[in-house]
Amino acid sequence: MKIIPIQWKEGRMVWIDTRFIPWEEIWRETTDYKRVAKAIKDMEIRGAPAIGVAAAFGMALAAYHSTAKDVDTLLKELEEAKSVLAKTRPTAVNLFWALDRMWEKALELSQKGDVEAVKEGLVEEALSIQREDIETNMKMGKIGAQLIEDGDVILTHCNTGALATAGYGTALGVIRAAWEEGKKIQVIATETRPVAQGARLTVWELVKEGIPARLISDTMVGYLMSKKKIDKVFLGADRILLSGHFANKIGTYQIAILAHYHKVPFYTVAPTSTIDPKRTLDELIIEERNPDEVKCCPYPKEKIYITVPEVEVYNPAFDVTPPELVTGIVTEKGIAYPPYWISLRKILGMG
Ligand SMILES: CSC[C@@H](O)[C@@H](O)C(=O)COP(=O)(O)O
Repeated sequence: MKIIPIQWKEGRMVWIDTRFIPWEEIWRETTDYKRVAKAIKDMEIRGAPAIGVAAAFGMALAAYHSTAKDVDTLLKELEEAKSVLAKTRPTAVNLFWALDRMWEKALELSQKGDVEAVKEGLVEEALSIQREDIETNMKMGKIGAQLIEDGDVILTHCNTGALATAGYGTALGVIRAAWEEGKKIQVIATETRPVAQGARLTVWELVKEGIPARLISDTMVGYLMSKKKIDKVFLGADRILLSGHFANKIGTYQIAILAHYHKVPFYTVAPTSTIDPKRTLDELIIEERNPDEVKCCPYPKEKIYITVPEVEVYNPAFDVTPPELVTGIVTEKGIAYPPYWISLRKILGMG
């Protein structure tokens, strides 16, 4: 399926609003980086690499539409845009990675004092981030597909496909690559409550692609594993620490525990831009989202409560899986195996 969920069109950012999938395919556009920030915060755009690409285009919009006459004024405006975009979602590192990369580029380009050169250079840089993400996904797809055998039944969680990236997918990219190689696989997608990225987005992508898929509720994983109906787990990551701990969509941790208990290989797939060499476990921020996500159906046009509206809820959007539960981490630079504190450093070229 060729979907490029976020696009740059002559000074506008255009994106598909994933909150409305599968009911409607609504494309939106803006020239304002603040609108991009809102789209990330409200999860019109979601998935770690997609958030990074959108943030990069947000910075490009801030530059492109600036009326600054000198580079110092332009840099001040860009610093403000970076700060607004950084306040949207705290867990996925790709957001901060992309913002830092755009900021570094702005500083480098501003040395010559040419405002137009900074503006053009930042649009180019955002387009490079988008292009590289697709290339990286395709590389991970090829590498990860080697782990998949003909006939495998693969469990995946959340949405890690074209809609979560610049256009191919991380874990779903691996599944897509195996399918494109002609392997007769089947996918089991968890619903992924509360926002139902699995039921809404992953199933939408798999059906469009013609990859055999079954949807299950999040509560069915243990039963299916106990009946030996799942051969492997492939899912994504929002932030991978050098220790091998990784944050991903809420529910990942319990799948990892079940996989470990039932001896089902458990892989996470992520570009090296998702590896955070700076943070430790204590510094990891788990986003808490609006309680209504848990209390209501994930239908954006109407608030339908599935519980008593005044009940109190917990709504952490991510959890952390420890390295001892992870069989391997697939990146575009190869597969990291335990001990991760050595293999991930090697993959990042840290010696
Ligand atoms: C390629 S996407 C990897 C992760 O970003 C994905 O698994 C996930 O947790 C997305 O969470 P979301 O809250 O939908 O942004």
